Amino acid sequence: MGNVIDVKDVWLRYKDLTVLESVNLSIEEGDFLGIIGPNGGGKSTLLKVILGLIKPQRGTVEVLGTTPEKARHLIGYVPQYNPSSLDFPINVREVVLMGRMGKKGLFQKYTEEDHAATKKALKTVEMLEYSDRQIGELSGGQRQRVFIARALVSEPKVLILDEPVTGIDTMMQMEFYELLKKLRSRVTIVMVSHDISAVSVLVDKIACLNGKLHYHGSKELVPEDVEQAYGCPVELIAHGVPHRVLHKH
Ligand SMILES: Nc1ncnc2c1ncn2[C@@H]1O[C@H](COP(=O)(O)OP(=O)(O)OP(=O)(O)O)[C@@H](O)[C@H]1O
Repeated sequence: MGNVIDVKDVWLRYKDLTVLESVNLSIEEGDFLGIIGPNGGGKSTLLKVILGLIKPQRGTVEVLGTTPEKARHLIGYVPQYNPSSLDFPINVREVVLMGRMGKKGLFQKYTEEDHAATKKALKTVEMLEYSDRQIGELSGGQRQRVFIARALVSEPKVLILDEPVTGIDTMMQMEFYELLKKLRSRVTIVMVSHDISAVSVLVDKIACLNGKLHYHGSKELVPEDVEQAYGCPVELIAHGVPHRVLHKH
């Protein structure tokens, strides 16, 4: 299997703050990668570099063998949950249709094919019956499902999620994670998350980022020094539950 994303020696500075320092990261087709790290560690910045939204001062990023800008229609992006981001009248179907724009261009008319793809994406996320509802009327978890549908509607090769469940209640989070489990066989997934338990259950590879990339590889092999740097037991990353808690008595 080939690499979907190749980040090579990327350095990123905001004014005098160095946020990414010589980051090298290869993401293979079929990976479900969890990116973890402390607040301000550069996780969202790295995603923006991969999406081509910001340019690094040094280094290169390739997405499917080309530049992030040229590959944009092949990337599905689900941003952090923002409760006020859609406080204007737009229904669920229209939000998902917007995801077709990258593929066809901004001012093209939507075709039968676009509508069929929209239906299929809404079905995948089990939100088809909400097609005519205003997005502003939905719960946080339902909105994020719609955003996944919007990301999937262009049939991307990679799905990038930035803390997708922050601000969503626990039940809805569980449902959302079940949906990701279903999607993992269909698309390469990269997810930034602080929810270590969920990450450990869902992903197969971990990247630990704190300015530098401390570790990238199997979640079972995260080195002990990450525990000190991240304040997060490596057993929690590997198994979802700290070993020493499991064997307390
Ligand atoms: N546009 C910007 N201009 C200046 N500084 C920025 C900008 N965006 C982010 N930063 C700073 O860069 C650092 C890394 O931010 P980033 O959002 O990438 O971290 P993060 O790992 O995603 O953090 P969190 O876990 O808190 O979401 C932070 O110190 C942040 O304040």
